[in-house]
Amino acid sequence: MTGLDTIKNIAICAHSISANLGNGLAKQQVLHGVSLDIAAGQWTSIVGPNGAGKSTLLRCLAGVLPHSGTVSLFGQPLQNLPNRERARQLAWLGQNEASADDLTVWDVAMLGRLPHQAWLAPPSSADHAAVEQALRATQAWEWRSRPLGHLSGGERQRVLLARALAVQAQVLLMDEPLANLDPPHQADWLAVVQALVAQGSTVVSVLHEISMALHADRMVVMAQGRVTHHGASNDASTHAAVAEVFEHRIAIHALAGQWVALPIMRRETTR
Ligand SMILES: Nc1ncnc2c1ncn2[C@@H]1O[C@H](COP(=O)(O)OP(=O)(O)OP(=O)(O)O)[C@@H](O)[C@H]1O
Repeated sequence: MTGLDTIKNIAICAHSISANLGNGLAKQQVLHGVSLDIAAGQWTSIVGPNGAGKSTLLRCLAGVLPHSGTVSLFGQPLQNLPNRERARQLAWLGQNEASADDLTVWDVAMLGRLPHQAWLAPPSSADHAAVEQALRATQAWEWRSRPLGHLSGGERQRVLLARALAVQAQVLLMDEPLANLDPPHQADWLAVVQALVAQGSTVVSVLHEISMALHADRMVVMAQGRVTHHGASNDASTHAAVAEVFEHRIAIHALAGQWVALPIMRRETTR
């Protein structure tokens, strides 16, 4: 039960999603019949241990990985949406994304506007405005003339986030968006997400930083290719589910008005 009762409150509805990865003998089932409703206008974080299937699920929700079962976006099956329409409604920031290193930061961010542009038409003033807004939001504006390949890992991640923001989609899916970001820029990312949600956007993020994930409205907890819990981030049952999938190697505490997850050291056994 997700507590989401009407279709207009649901941005993404995933029903019975199963996915296999690998080839031949190495092929393995990675998702086992996952069903999930993602609340519209809220931020949902997906958490779980390494190999739980978080990225695979996010790729299925984005429609970029073959799977069985159905994924609907605002009530429309994804496979019925023309690619451009889907790309306008659903922005994607993947993990370790490849992007042309020779392109300037400006051009990389402008790639986010492709779903809005007519074939071979030059970018419109709306495209320019969206790209500038996105680059400023991620503090990447100063580098707009630099080639992407000349940036550090964290700087590059901020440009790729800008590209996703420039789409101005209703739904934004992000896989480990905090990778390489220093703590101040993690806080800036949090502010960007909170502003998007305040404007009515839907955000879904896979996060390893559990303290950051706890800022989300809702959390999806995964283990071994299944969702073990889906609930409000400030709910004790959600905290218990998170601790459970991490084998009680983390503890969630209230600190200075927010939830913080602390790793627990393994206790040495003495004989
Ligand atoms: N190309 C592949 N071929 C075969 N198995 C794969 C492939 N990619 C991933 N897997 C396996 O699928 C499972 C789920 O991977 P996935 O990347 O979805 O997990 P995750 O929860 O995002 O993990 P992490 O937290 O480590 O990023 C893992 O057991 C992984 O080994």
